[in-house]
Amino acid sequence: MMVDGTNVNGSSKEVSAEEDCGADESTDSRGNNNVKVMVRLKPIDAPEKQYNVAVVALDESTVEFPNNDTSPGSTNGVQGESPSRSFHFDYVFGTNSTQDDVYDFVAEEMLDQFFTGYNSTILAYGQTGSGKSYTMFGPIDNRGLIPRICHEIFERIGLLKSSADIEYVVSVSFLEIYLEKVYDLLGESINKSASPKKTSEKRTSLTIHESSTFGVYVQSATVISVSDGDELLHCIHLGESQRCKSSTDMNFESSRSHAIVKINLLKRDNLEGSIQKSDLFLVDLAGSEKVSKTNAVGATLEEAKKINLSLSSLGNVINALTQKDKKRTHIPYRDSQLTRLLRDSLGGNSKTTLILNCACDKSNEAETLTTLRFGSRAKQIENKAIVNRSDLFLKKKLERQIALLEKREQEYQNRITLLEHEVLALRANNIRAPSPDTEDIETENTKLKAQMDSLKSILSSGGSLEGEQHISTDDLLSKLMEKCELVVDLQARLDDQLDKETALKRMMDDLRLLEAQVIEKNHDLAEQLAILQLDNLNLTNENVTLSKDIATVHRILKTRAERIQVLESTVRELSDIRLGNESPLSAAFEAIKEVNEVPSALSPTSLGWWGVFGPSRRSSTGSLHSGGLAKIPSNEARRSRKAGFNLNVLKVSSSEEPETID
Ligand SMILES: Nc1ncnc2c1ncn2[C@@H]1O[C@H](COP(=O)(O)OP(=O)(O)OP(=O)(O)O)[C@@H](O)[C@H]1O
Repeated sequence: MMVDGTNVNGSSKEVSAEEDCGADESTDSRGNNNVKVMVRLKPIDAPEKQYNVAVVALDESTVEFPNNDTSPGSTNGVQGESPSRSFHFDYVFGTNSTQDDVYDFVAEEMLDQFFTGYNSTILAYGQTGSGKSYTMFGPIDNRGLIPRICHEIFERIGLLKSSADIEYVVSVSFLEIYLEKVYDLLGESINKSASPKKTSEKRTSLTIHESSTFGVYVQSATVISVSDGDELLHCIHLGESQRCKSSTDMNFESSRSHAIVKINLLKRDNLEGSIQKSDLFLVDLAGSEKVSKTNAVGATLEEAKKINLSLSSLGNVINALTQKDKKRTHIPYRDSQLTRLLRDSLGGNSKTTLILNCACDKSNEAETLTTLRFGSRAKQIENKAIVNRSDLFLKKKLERQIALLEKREQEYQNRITLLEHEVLALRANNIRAPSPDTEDIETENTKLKAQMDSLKSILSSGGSLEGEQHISTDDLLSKLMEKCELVVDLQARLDDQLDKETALKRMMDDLRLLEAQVIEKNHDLAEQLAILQLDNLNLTNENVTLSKDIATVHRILKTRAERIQVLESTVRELSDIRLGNESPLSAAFEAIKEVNEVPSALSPTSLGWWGVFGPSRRSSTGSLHSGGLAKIPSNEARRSRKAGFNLNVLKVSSSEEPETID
């Protein structure tokens, strides 16, 4: 873009004789895809400029500056350039290209990607008056990309919405960046009373936010859900009517703002359990302008300055993105509202197409050259577009269930370990380990009782324990009681633990069973799917065979019907010649009619002999063929031959198809 003659690189010197934009648009193995760049040359409208052309479309991908006049000062800002220079892009729309051509080439593919779940962007860039708004919006009688896209989106939905399980939701927002502030055109058009005649002071600007979850978004922007193409287009018209436009010397109706239409498509597949979400950005940038040419003054001059400034930022972002060592380069997205909003479209998650709108006449040569250089740079930007689809809910649900089961299993495992430790600790304290066998506990009890009894008897005999100090009877008894209580308590705890262990084991078994069932179910489903696919294949093959059979039957029937027609007409002719009604010919005619009417009811035995006349099939000897069957015994054949007809006789045997006798 030109800011007082400075180009996008901030320098005024370009030397290459040929600008080859290099990298092809394609998605590489890492999923990177280059920005697509196309050129649209605006037809020259003023007759006096027709013979003063600066740039031409050489072929479908090349524009060339023939630059015939190389004398210094002959060109506007590009003096001293080499005699000719060419630029290669993804496509070049010549001066006689139509809105249809542009739509077919740019939008169709973009919509395919949009419906697949890719964020997509179409940007129109170029100097003021070069045809950006014409390309994006177009006049009412020759609509541009945006109105056509509005209808196409819903036409596609109509075709794709095969079942009630698939839902599409389309919503739209429409923003403009005017004097470096973001405004909500849809919100303003709905709430017109807030700004009947727009002035910057009365308008409320919005803020751009960036988050790792939602990406770049504009807070409080009006988003309207629409249910058909007309509604969507109505929203676009509403927003457009609010857009800032002024008249300049270069364009009667010049856009003084960048317009950004954002269409969001949400596809919910309830069968698959998936959600797909994609954004389509349609951007009509304000045009770069040389104020010396537009003669902008006052507010229009201020607008021009801001427009050029934000386009400079756009150029800087593109330059940074196309630096060799991209990792180390800071990308100055935050330098302008435009680059902040277009962050994903330039170097991010989007499939992006840039349309360079160019004027062809000599008076705009310098601006056109700058535009093409801008496009050459932009073509090297690598985006990383991905399909924005959530994973299958069903799979997620199963994964969550499995994770839950694993967690619970782990918890149980921990508790078992804890209990085992407790048991070990109890054993370490010389307390007998719990045994599921109650006999052991009873034995223990018996032993203790025996000990108690022996102690009691010693006490009652007044003796003392050998090697032991004298202990009072009460003390001894209370110790024994304590020990008994301890044993009872231990027994209760052990019982409790055993119950818990049993319950845990049961739970573990249940979990394993559940897991096995889930795995088995998955296998079943996979098998069913394979069987269905096989069935489907078989059915398809059967269909093909049946179709062939039907075609053959049709052919046979057609031949038969034609043959019968010929025979009928021949018989009719002969009948006319014959006198009287009761002739063999009439009988034959009747027989043919029967054949015609109920072919399936033909009964060879009931027909016996029947004769029909048909086209001549004489043998080389000139005699009539008998085909190995009996000759016609009647005079009718002879008479017929005299009358100049050949007689075909069919004999039907009880077991054979009718045979023809000439
Ligand atoms: N391909 C074309 N065929 C016919 N007329 C065109 C074409 N492109 C542009 N025009 C006409 O040229 C004029 C300027 O076009 P337009 O307003 O689209 O330019 P612009 O690039 O959007 O300008 P600005 O940046 O000032 O808004 C309009 O009258 C438009 O109808």
